[in-house]
Amino acid sequence: MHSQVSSPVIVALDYKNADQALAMADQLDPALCRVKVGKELFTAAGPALVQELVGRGFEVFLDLKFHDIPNTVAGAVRAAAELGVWMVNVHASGGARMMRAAREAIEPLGDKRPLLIGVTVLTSTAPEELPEVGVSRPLPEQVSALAQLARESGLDGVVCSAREAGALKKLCGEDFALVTPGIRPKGAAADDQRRIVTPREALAGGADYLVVGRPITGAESPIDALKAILKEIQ
Ligand SMILES: O=c1ccn([C@@H]2O[C@H](COP(=O)(O)O)[C@@H](O)[C@H]2O)c(=O)[nH]1
Repeated sequence: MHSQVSSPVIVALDYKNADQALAMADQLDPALCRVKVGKELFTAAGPALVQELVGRGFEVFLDLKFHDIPNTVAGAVRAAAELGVWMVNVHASGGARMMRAAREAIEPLGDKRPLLIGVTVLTSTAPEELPEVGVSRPLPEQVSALAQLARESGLDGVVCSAREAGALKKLCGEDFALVTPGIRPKGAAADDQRRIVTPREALAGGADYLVVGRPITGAESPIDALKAILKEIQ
């Protein structure tokens, strides 16, 4: 999908309902950021809210991290594309067959299709937590392996921490999009994130998109917090 927005910032609208999400969107500016709809908001407010945001001029990242059998994920990604979203994602750990099915499902849309992104290792995961889910190799190796699998399966990029961005750019190439949550301006609370990076360091390290939630949505003036981040990365 051709994009109209030059800003790398994607604001995470993690809200309980459509009213709260739209109240926040109204304080933002579609020329200065994109917005992300995740599992909490989509479960509460559904496709109508996504279409409302698209109608208000926002490019929407539908962050539902699909992870299921190939046929189910293909159908879910197709349904997301029909909502007019700019980006949608699946878990890369769902495997090559699943990711290829997702890509094939949106291929008929040509350049109107959304970007299809694979989640590697969540930014809330600390390196020492990987063994508890059965992963014994070091975290950077796990991220690289999943990113490479995503690229070979036809995906447009991955979600990763900006800490891994430099290595992934070398491994997967400049055109492979790196979408990085866990962004925290200097001094901001990490919250439940474990692999955080400042906006400036993230872009310098090779990140293409910065996903920012609470540091913007929890600020006294969200638009000022967004503008401060944009100033930092100018
Ligand atoms: O690895 C991941 C994948 C997705 N997220 C999502 O990004 C935002 C981050 O919000 P903050 O308030 O800035 O922490 C949130 O919606 C997550 O679901 C992620 O953090 N890490």
